[in-house]
Order: sequence, then C-alpha cells, then structure tokens
Amino acid sequence: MNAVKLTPPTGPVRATIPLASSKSESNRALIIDALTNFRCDLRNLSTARDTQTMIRLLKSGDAVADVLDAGTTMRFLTAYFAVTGQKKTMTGTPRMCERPIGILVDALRTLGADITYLKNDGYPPLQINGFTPSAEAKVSIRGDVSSQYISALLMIAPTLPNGLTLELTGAIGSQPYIEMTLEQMVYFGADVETDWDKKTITVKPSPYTPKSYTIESDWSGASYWYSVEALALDETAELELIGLKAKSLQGDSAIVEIMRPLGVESTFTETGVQLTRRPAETTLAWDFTHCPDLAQTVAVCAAMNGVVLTLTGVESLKIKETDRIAALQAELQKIGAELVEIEANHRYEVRRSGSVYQSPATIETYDDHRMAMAFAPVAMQQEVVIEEPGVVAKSYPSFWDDMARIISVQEIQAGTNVVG
Ligand SMILES: O=C(O)C1=C[C@@H](OP(=O)(O)O)[C@@H](O)[C@H](O)C1
Ligand SMILES: C=C(OP(=O)(O)O)C(=O)O
Repeated sequence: MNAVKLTPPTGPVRATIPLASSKSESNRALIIDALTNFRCDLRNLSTARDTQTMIRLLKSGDAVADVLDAGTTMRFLTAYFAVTGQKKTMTGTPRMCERPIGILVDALRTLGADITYLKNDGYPPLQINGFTPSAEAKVSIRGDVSSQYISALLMIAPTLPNGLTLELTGAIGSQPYIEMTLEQMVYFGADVETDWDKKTITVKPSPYTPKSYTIESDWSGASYWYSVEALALDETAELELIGLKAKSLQGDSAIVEIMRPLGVESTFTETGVQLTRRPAETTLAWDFTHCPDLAQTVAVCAAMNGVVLTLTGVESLKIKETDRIAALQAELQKIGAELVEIEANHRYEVRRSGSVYQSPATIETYDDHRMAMAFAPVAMQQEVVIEEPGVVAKSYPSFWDDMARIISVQEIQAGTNVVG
C-alpha cells in the first residue's frame, strides 16, 4: 500500500501556496457552458479529477457515463443528460452507488424525464431513456439531504419550456452552494427570483448567454492551509494563499471566521489572502450545516491544539465520499483525541482523549480526499503517515507538491516505513 510520511518543518514557516481552483464553480460553469453549446470561454478550470471527469463526460459520445466518485458530476450530469434527451447509463464507484439520488430522479421524472434504476431504487447506477417535457413547472424538493439535487435542477431550468419553480421543504443544508449556482446562472443571463423566507426559487425559460468566466481558487482546499498555520509551532508562521477573494461565491470562505478563534488572522491582499497568527481560544462551537466540507479540517485542527470543539449540522457527512463521522472517530483516536456524540440530536464534541499520540500515527483515508488533507497538517507538530495519498486528486491534485513547500513529504510503503 502507498503512503506518505510527513515530517515537521525544521525552520521558520513562510510559503506562498498556489492552491487548486474550485471544482464546485468549475462544474457549474461547465454545465452552463454545455447548455450554450460550448460557446463560453472558461478560465482557470480546476485540475481536480471531479472537473476533469465532467469535461470528459460532456464531450464523450459513449452510452455509459462513469463519474467515478464525483458527487456533483453525477447529480449535475444526470439532470443535464436527461433534459437534453441523451440516453446514458450513469454509474460510478461502489461508494457512489451508495450515495442517494432518488430525490433528484423523482423531480426529473415530474418534469418529464424517463429514468430507470439498474440496481437499487434511489441509487446509481441508473438509465436515462429520454425526455418528454411535462406541463408541470413546479416541483417540491427536500432541502436537507443534498443541495446538489437543487443545483442540478436549477441549472437546467432555463431550458425547460415553462421554466421551473422549486419549493424547498424541510431544513436547507449547504445553502451557499445553491446561492453559488444561482449567482453563476445570473452571471450567464438567467432570469431568477429567489424568496428564501418562502423557500421558493423561480427560474424563467430563457437561454444562457455565452460569456467568459474565471474560476476562483478553492476555499475548501484553502482550509488545510489555515490548519497548517494554526498548528505551526513557529508562531511567526506566515502563509500566502493565491487567488482567493474576500467576496467569494464559495460558502467555504467561512473558514476565515471559523479559524479566527483557532488562532489564524486573515488579511486580504491584491493576490489572495495572507495568514498570520493571533491568540487562540480554548473552546469553539460551530454549525457546519452550510459548510460541511470544512468539518474534518476543523475537527483535526482543534484536536491537535487541545481546543474543545462542538460540532452541529454534520448529518450530511455520513453520505459523502465515506461516512466521515465514522472515519473521523476512528482516526482521531490515533492522534490522542475523540469525536463523541453528546446528544441524540447530532451534536458532537471533539476533545483530547486518554490515549497518547503514537508517533508516527498512520492515518487511513477511506477513499476520501478530505481525510488525507485534513490530517496532513498534523505534521506541523508530529511525524504522521497518510495512507493512499493519491485520494487528493479528487479535488486538489497538487496538494502534496504544495505541502512540500513547508514540510518533508516522503513516499513510503505503508506499514514498513520504507521509501517506496
Ligand atoms: O454543490 C457543490 O458543489 C457541493 C455541495 C456540497 O454537497 P451537499 O449539498 O451534498 O452537502 C459539498 O459537500 C460538495 O463538496 C460540493
Ligand atoms: C462531498 C464532496 O464532493 P462530492 O459530493 O461532489 O463528491 C467533497 O468534495 O467533499
């Protein structure tokens, strides 16, 4: 098995980090571009595997679209292929076939899509057979499972003969991702009316306007550098993260606020954001409903610095690349911490446990890029081994190259500590 051994820095921590660009923004821009017949000029598209897969599948004439482990690619393409009348088999990794899609399929069927499940109802793989637009222009959809279903429907809505009104029911999770979708749609000329109090979004039928669009760097990827800054033993540590903006479409820019009490000050510059240290608190409570992808980063950072962290809004973590709650519970133990459910209503706490750090801790990554990247900053204080480091390719392929600007990153055979 492949692994990397990460060794703490020996000198002052000063680095400029180029970052990857946002796969979320990229994948939306690509769907909208496809709906303009590929007439947009998209710049700084992400090198993330999820985006490269989207590009490949949009161009491919194959009957089978294998999205691998990319959630947005699966959900956005299912809606896109359905309304553009393309007969496709949608499939992915075994884990992708455990991630629910029934809520989106039901909505698409209401709008006129003919979709059948090939194995288990409500889950990929599925077969898109065709599209006969129905007169129905109103769809009720749950907002508490995945915002990706809502984004997928919104992006194709301007192409429907009667447009679309979405009525969101229940709690809404990951709302900034819905707002990102709407802002990108409006940028490309869509006519959208949103009433968050009534939880309705109306999209009029009108074609997108082809335009040029530059994708911002990835705030989810930036979060790991916030953790690196917070965990640096060198209190003069300074990092510059390139390509981030203070006014971002990405909800994960909330990392600026989350990391302030964990000891990181953010200063926006012409080219990005500069991270420096400030005094840290000993406790933090955060609701991750609208930024679920930050939960692992913050959990590991708090655990390492002995900050007692209360997490809420983490229900969706169980249906992502892995069950991220279970994965965190298993791996935090190895760094002397624990994640405990303190109430049946999904309130969790991260705190130091009785166990001691066993150097080097060997962290399993569960086919989840965020497990690898969330635990990598541990190396600011202790030697750590990360198994299957290639998982980062899903969202941030240059992550280890960027890490090597600060710490020693050595490929080894896991379990042997031998360079491989
Ligand atoms: O729309 C998007 O680009 C995403 C939405 C979020 O998913 P959920 O809406 O399922 O929480 C997030 O976790 C994912 O990484 C990207
Ligand atoms: C959950 C994620 O992605 P997706 O749902 O698009 O697979 C993620 O990148 O953390």
